[in-house]
Amino acid sequence: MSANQDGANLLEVRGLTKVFGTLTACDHIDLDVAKGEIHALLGENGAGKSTLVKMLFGTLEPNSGEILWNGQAVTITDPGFAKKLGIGMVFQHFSLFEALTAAENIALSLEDGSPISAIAAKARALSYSYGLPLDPQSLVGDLSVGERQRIEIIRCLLQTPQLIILDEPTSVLTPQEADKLFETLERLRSEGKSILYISHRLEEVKRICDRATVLRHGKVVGHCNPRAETAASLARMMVGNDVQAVVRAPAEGIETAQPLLEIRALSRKPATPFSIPLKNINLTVRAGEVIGIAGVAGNGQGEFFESVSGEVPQQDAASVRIRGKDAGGLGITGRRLMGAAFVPEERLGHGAAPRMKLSENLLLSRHATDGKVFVGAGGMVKSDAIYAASQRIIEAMDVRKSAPDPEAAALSGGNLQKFIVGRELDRRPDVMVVNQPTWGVDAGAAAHIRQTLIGLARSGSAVLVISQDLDELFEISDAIAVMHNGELSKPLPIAEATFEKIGLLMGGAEPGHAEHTLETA
Ligand SMILES: Nc1ncnc2c1ncn2[C@@H]1O[C@H](COP(=O)(O)OP(=O)(O)OP(=O)(O)O)[C@@H](O)[C@H]1O
Repeated sequence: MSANQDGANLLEVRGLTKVFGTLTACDHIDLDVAKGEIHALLGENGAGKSTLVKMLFGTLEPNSGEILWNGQAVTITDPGFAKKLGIGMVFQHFSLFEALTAAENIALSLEDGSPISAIAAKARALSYSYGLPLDPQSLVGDLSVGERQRIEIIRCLLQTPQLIILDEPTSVLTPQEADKLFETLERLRSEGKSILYISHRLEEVKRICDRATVLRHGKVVGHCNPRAETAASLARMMVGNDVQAVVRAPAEGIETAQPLLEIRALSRKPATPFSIPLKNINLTVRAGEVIGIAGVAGNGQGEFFESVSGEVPQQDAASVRIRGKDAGGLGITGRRLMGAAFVPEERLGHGAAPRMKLSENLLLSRHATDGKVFVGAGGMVKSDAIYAASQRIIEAMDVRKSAPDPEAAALSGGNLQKFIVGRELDRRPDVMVVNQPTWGVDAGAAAHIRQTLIGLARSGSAVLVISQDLDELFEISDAIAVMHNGELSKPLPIAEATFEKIGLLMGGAEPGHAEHTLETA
């Protein structure tokens, strides 16, 4: 079925503008979304994509401009009004209660007074009809990230929207879950619904989107048919110049290099009913190398990061060794003092305090390890040194911001990630452990972060990267291990690793079985 069958526009945006202080985040934006099309909204981190869709969903008030819905001017005052119009939004960060069932979570947002059994029946029927099967009685805490997203999507579809806004929906999905989502989106399009789709994954934009509007620095800089473009030409349109390819210089002499991070028989009982036990994990990361950890989300990667970083210390001190010394009993600061750096997956909360300025966040994370640089005699904080260091990081990582030293919450998602990664890289750590290094980061910045991680390793550090992005792992790793159900496979040297082998291990095949299945396939 073709998109935009009758050529009518469902949504027209004219001159929409949003100013934060001195920054014009959206600058006279014009946008048309036709009925029955999947329309991509592309742009670098901080280009203004989230700000624009927040105005369309009524969570931000525009300073000026006009929104037309089915040709009629509307003022979208709040999300309730947006939903009544027929605008639904699936957020990147889920807002579900873990201790409630899928149906209870849906009921909370519907507020239509229907009995829970009726809501559950409707949700089940809808989920099956759209090929996103969901058990409404399941407890959210027991579900994978992909299944949680299904609840968000079904919750949105139950309100029969005409326009569905998706903000980076696949960043948390496995390739198989993403395929399912694409089928659902194509089905919605064939029913005449419109989709506004934000993603930094340009290959998927090419695959499913009919048109794209490209933003740069808050302005519309172009429109295109993504299918007629290449990922590189789309990236060029977004960034304004070519994105450098990542180069992985050969890692020489690693076999004999010093082990800087050693994990020995690391096991952990589940801390909550929803967490995954870790089972006898062994891994060595040597000076000079990048080891990647692949895995379907929710297979223990979060628990592994907590244990390696010291967010949750172990009883067995020898289960984590940093630069040849036992570190298992230490917390995160103790391990940082031994020369390690950690970047958690969750940016706000764990990675940065949202209401604190970037320089304050820097002091918070580094006062213990860089006390002499940042804190003077008598405990006096050296504000100038902190400010200078935060500006150095901002410059090195090209963090785009609306004020010289803004609060973390005022940065776009990708720019905050760039700052957090940069803050740890700036210490030149001997051991760097990073969970989802480029989550929500645009193509140009992702290439920069990946190249910097390789550079850090080649300068003599040990780098461990946990990522759901297999392309990323293949681009930067010297060997890839797979986490499945709390167990870690032996790292496969990159020369021997293939997508198929890693994919089979991610699905739970025994390492030997994965080889066998491939040979006999
Ligand atoms: N509440 C706020 N206060 C001040 N500035 C803000 C606020 N929200 C966003 N900004 C600024 O507006 C600009 C646009 O941010 P926005 O979140 O819309 O970008 P984006 O294109 O969605 O980026 P990303 O791809 O990183 O999510 C950024 O420079 C950001 O720092």
